[in-house]
Amino acid sequence: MKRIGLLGGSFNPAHEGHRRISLFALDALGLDEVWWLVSPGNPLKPSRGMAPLSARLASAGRMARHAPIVPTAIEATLGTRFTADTLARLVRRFPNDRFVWLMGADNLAQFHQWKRWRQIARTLPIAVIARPGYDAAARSAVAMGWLGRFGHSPGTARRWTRWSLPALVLLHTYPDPTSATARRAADPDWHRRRLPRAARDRVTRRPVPPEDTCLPLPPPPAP
Ligand SMILES: Nc1ncnc2c1ncn2[C@@H]1O[C@H](COP(=O)(O)OP(=O)(O)OP(=O)(O)O)[C@@H](O)[C@H]1O
Ligand SMILES: O=C(O)c1ccc[n+]([C@@H]2O[C@H](COP(=O)([O-])O)[C@@H](O)[C@H]2O)c1
Repeated sequence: MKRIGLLGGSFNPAHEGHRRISLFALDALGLDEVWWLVSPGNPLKPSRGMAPLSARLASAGRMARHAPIVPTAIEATLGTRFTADTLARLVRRFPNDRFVWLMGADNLAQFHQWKRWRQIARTLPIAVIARPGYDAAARSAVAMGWLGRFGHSPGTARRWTRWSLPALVLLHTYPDPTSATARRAADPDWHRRRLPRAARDRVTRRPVPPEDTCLPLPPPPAP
């Protein structure tokens, strides 16, 4: 059984904040791996300004180097966009592994707008990681009116596989102010820049998603 953290995101582009919170979650939750689910398109975000999936996945690949972080385009492979649908498929495909959903405090603030968000919380534990500027909004989030009842203390976070669902833990680490919005403001053409040759070959000569950066999906278990 593997203990796997799932960090869904636009990764437009991937940045040090993603890496840092993933490394922190690996330790705080005792994970074997963190999978980055690079979204084909966040249902709540406009597609305008969104770099192609191949460029975002390539940026994730670079940012995840030499760490137990697996960048994936699993939602493009599965044909899902809503997290509830993705998770239902993932837990069926990987019955021997255990998953925990990771997200920054900004996502918790709007979690009640996600499709079947209570169902998500009934599918796997949720670990929210503090983010500068969003922690008050996260604590007073609409979703917390319900989810807050199922809170666990950070000191018990490594025992998440034994929690009954729903389960929520709010984790604090050294605050990281990095954001993709700031990255795009500083470098709007980041996805048009020439990549080092090896990375360019990986992302441009293959259909999206590039097979070698996309987590292979095993066949579904026999009924
Ligand atoms: N610096 C950070 N601290 C804590 N969580 C973060 C940080 N950066 C990103 N995250 C979390 O990582 C996940 C994916 O984030 P995303 O790819 O949207 O990056 P972003 O920096 O929030 O992007 P944007 O600025 O375009 O909204 C989300 O759950 C988000 O809350
Ligand atoms: O399922 C939904 O309704 C839903 C609505 C908004 C965001 N999400 C997911 O939230 C994750 C974070 O998205 P983002 O763009 O804030 O990085 C990503 O996996 C999205 O697919 C999911």
